[in-house]
Amino acid sequence: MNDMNEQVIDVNHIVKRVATNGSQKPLEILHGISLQANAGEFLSIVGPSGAGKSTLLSVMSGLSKPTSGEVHLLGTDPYQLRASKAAEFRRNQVGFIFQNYNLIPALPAFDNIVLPLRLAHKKVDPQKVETLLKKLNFAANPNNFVSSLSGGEQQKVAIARVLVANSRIIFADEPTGALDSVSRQIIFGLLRHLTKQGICIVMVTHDIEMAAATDKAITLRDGRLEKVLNQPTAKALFQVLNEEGR
Ligand SMILES: Nc1ncnc2c1ncn2[C@@H]1O[C@H](COP(=O)(O)OP(=O)(O)OP(=O)(O)O)[C@@H](O)[C@H]1O
Repeated sequence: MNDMNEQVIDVNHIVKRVATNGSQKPLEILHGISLQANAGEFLSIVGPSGAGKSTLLSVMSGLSKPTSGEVHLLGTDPYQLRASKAAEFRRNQVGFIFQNYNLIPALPAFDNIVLPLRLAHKKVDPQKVETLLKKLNFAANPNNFVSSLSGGEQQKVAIARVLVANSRIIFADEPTGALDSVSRQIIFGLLRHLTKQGICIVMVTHDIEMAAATDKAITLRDGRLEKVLNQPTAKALFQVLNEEGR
């Protein structure tokens, strides 16, 4: 059992600038963001389109190096690791539910789901995968190539892959974006179940009702952290998101 008071994410003063075509000056997308999260916490990141949510998620999950500032996941700075160690760290400790992230189109859904287990030389239990896919209401054949699946089914493959991998932190970018409301509820329930086992989840979402069911909502605006709402309500979130011009 994980210690629920253990801090598993520590992000300090993150600044992210990107080079842009045609302009000498890099564009600053994140202007100094700090946040922390503990084992078992379910965080949501919300905010208007273009506020920097996906960029923040990439930086804090170890996929995109910040221009300045520090990221620690489970006490490790992923940007200090050599490439092979970084890949191993991601595979063993961190799960990603990003749209189209690293699904291999020319492999069957099943093989995609168990790939991280195979790479880590862990045991693959086909029964467990089948049960999980049933729970997820996965309608297609798991032997079908990912490239032949609908967007929603591909999203379920990405979710199943994370759910079988036993990651300690899960980063999810609009994990239910392409899904119907029944699937949304099922997936939220599965993610919530993981947090009860001590897994920390950070989810970017536009779905205010879903954000309201997380433990902590972080609102971003124009690359800045605007508010941290503990035990957020939909009403409080709407209020923050509808306040403009600051
Ligand atoms: N590599 C890049 N080069 C130039 N601009 C970028 C780059 N990445 C992001 N941006 C810009 O930075 C801003 C923040 O983007 P980001 O995708 O993080 O926002 P978001 O809050 O996730 O938006 P959405 O809700 O629409 O997905 C946007 O204006 C985007 O166009």
